[in-house]
Amino acid sequence: MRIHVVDHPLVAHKLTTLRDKRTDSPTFRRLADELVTLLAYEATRDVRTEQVDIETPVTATTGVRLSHPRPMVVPILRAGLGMLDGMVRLLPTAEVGFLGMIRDEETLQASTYATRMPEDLSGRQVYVLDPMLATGGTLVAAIRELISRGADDVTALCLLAAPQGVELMERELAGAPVTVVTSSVDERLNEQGYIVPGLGDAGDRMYGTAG
Ligand SMILES: O=P(O)(O)OC[C@H]1O[C@H](OP(=O)(O)OP(=O)(O)O)[C@H](O)[C@@H]1O
Ligand SMILES: O=c1cc[nH]c(=O)[nH]1
Ligand SMILES: [Mg+2]
Repeated sequence: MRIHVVDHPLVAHKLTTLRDKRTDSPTFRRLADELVTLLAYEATRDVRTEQVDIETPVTATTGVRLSHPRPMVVPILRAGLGMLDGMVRLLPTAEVGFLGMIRDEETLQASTYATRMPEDLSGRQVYVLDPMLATGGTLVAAIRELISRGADDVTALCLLAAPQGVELMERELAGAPVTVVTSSVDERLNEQGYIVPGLGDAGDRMYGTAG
């Protein structure tokens, strides 16, 4: 597994406002959307392309276009849904699948309550969207599911990560074709499994709910 922490002043600026508890839900959603587009620029650095011949108004030349099969984007509901628009803005032809997952607040164990994506992901590049990589239980289970369906290149975009989550991914997905792109690896998890300093509950802050 590879991890790439995007070091850019615009990323740091937007992340700081996301972390601020005074930031309201509409602003949180807009900033998350903008931040994802910046992360997506780095995350798609290895997106597969093929050569194509075209004619400009001046001459014939060659360029590139995205290869087939098209990349797949999979937001993890609920909070990952707030990252979808920012991602498909850069990859408008991507196919979109969905995984609904929830972490038990007591045991911190992740479970899946909805799956809607192709059975066969053979040869597909997949971009998983989840704002928070905390214990790592959610993302490890999600990526195992994608790999079991044949995905051969998985990139997870996370707004924030905790060292424990990164370690779990490295242990459980050792040798797997997986990359994590994030704007920060924070200090630690607290006793409730929240990232510190973090930004709180991403789903609640995005959708203005509690739980
Ligand atoms: O790394 P982990 O310890 O597994 O935690 C991370 C998960 O927790 C949050 O989801 P949550 O269960 O709160 O669901 P929600 O998106 O519906 O709020 C977050 O969006 C991740 O999916
Ligand atoms: O800090 C955290 C950890 C898990 N899920 C969240 O939404 N926030
Ligand atoms: Mg939540």
